[in-house]
Amino acid sequence: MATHAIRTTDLVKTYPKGQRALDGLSFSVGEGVVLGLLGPNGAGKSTTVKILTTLSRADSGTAQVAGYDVIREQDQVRHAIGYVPQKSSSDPMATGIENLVLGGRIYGLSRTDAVRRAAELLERFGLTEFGGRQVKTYSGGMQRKLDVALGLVHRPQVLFLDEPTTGLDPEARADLWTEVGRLAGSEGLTVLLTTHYLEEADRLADQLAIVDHGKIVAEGTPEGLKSELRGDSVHVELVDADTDGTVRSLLGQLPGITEIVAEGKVLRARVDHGATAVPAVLGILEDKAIPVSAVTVSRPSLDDVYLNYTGRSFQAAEEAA
Ligand SMILES: Nc1ncnc2c1ncn2[C@@H]1O[C@H](COP(=O)(O)OP(=O)(O)OP(=O)(O)O)[C@@H](O)[C@H]1O
Repeated sequence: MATHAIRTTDLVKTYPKGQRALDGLSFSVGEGVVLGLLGPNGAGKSTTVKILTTLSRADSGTAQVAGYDVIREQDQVRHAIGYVPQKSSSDPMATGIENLVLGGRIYGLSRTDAVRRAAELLERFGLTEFGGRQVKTYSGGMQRKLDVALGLVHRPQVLFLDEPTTGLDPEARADLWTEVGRLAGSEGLTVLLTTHYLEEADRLADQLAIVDHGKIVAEGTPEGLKSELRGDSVHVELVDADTDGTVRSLLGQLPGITEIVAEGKVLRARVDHGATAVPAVLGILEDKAIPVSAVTVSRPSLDDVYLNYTGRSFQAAEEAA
């Protein structure tokens, strides 16, 4: 097995209508790591996953998964990986066991081995008592767990999860996070998961690669990326949007306040010290009779990291997509 479970160099992909989905995307992941590919809708995450799982080809650049080249060694790559697409690939009319046994048989397991593996995986994901039921009767969270189990049938070295918790309720989401964390921790599996949930990236990923417009703009651990940002974040929510930029320029006059970004009624800024900045912010706005709904101070979040590297908030990027 290679030192890097996944490595991409300068991947470029332009779709037929001229949409450049990847624009020189490079990153690498070590073995046994959960890598979060975080980016707003349309950033190029799914395209990256499709290239790494051999479902699509880059126009240029190279990629290796489990030490195999995704173009020249497609078969080896396919055997080394598990892929859980955004849309479930299980048969809703079949039972959980039937789906898993079929999955095993497709990968060449004997019937006995496929049945044994199915039982193991159902147990692993707490689905044993539901194994005999049709998948259409499963809750969203159970279906998703079965999807992940299907991706693991052939004991892959690298598992790709494309937006694994989209559409799940918070409880099912947290449950799946626990499962994925356990997989990587106890079984040495490398996991690449794409997500547009900041919280998911923060909670689940050992390493993060932030994707914006088809490029990686920042890489590191969630904590490392946040701690690179000095000071605190201040969010000021106004009663009326700062349409003419008055509030923005007023805040800009205060010492120790930088990176002021206005989005509708919300202004976000970085300050050296939150405790001293808040009275100063409120004071200057009160002087000018500008009504404020709320002011909050927090340690930098991944949203601030994203803002720092791309110049816009994650939510604004999602809305623009
Ligand atoms: N088959 C396609 N044909 C044309 N354009 C495409 C195709 N697939 C993706 N795109 C475009 O390429 C860009 C990157 O898409 P991609 O699906 O990789 O992004 P993403 O980060 O995975 O977003 P999402 O979370 O919405 O899947 C987007 O602008 C998208 O509209």
